[in-house]
Amino acid sequence: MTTMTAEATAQAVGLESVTKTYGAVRALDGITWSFPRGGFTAVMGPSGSGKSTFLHCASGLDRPTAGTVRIGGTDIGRLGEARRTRLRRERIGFVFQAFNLIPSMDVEQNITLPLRLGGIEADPAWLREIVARVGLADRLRHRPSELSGGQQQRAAVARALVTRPDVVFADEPTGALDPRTARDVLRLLREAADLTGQTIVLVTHDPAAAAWADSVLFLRAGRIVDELAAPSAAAVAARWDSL
Ligand SMILES: Nc1ncnc2c1ncn2[C@@H]1O[C@H](COP(=O)(O)OP(=O)(O)OP(=O)(O)O)[C@@H](O)[C@H]1O
Repeated sequence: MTTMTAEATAQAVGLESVTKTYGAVRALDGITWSFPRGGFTAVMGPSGSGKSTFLHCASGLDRPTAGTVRIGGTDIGRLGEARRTRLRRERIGFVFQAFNLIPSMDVEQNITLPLRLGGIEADPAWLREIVARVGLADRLRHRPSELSGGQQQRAAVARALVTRPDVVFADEPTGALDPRTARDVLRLLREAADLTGQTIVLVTHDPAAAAWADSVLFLRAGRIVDELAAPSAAAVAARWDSL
């Protein structure tokens, strides 16, 4: 039996001395950070600072070269590939810039795909709630190609939430959207933290997007060099300029 410390159970995701190297490149250089449950954190940094690598390692999509990643107190480095995949599917939701919906499936099939992959029946009441939240109740039989970019991303957010994950990792989810549509998607992520206690980790280049978070981490050369709590877009932009 594993005994979890109070800190491990209060944190949704914890990184301890996480390093990732590609040959001579240190994409992550000894990162230690704890994401609290139900918190919304934005991750910013210049191109090449390690944001995507950070997201991939923190979410179990990739393995660090050294260090420990815990998701809900579980050291995922100790899990075999199959158990890691299952933990990812059950406890983590992903939203990517390119939406990544399956073109041949309709909206409902796309949204419920993570459940079907896990052999789980959709809970009709929960499905109705998230479909209503993302405003796609009248689009469930449409294919992704019949939706606007904003609608596609809202479907992707619903797909990320359908398993009631502990953590949602979003990698530039508003990068392909206009500012108004981007706000709709950011509001959904904010609601996921506020209404259902999901932990949100958002990688973004956009100070206005980062301002939806509770705090912003700044990465440079694979290290966390700053944190800004209760961010405004102006404060984020100013901090960014001083990086
Ligand atoms: N698969 C890989 N093979 C080799 N080097 C890599 C690989 N992935 C990332 N890197 C290097 O690691 C460093 C961090 O890359 P990463 O993609 O994490 O940065 P980023 O902050 O997400 O950048 P961007 O904002 O441009 O997407 C860069 O120097 C990059 O060239």
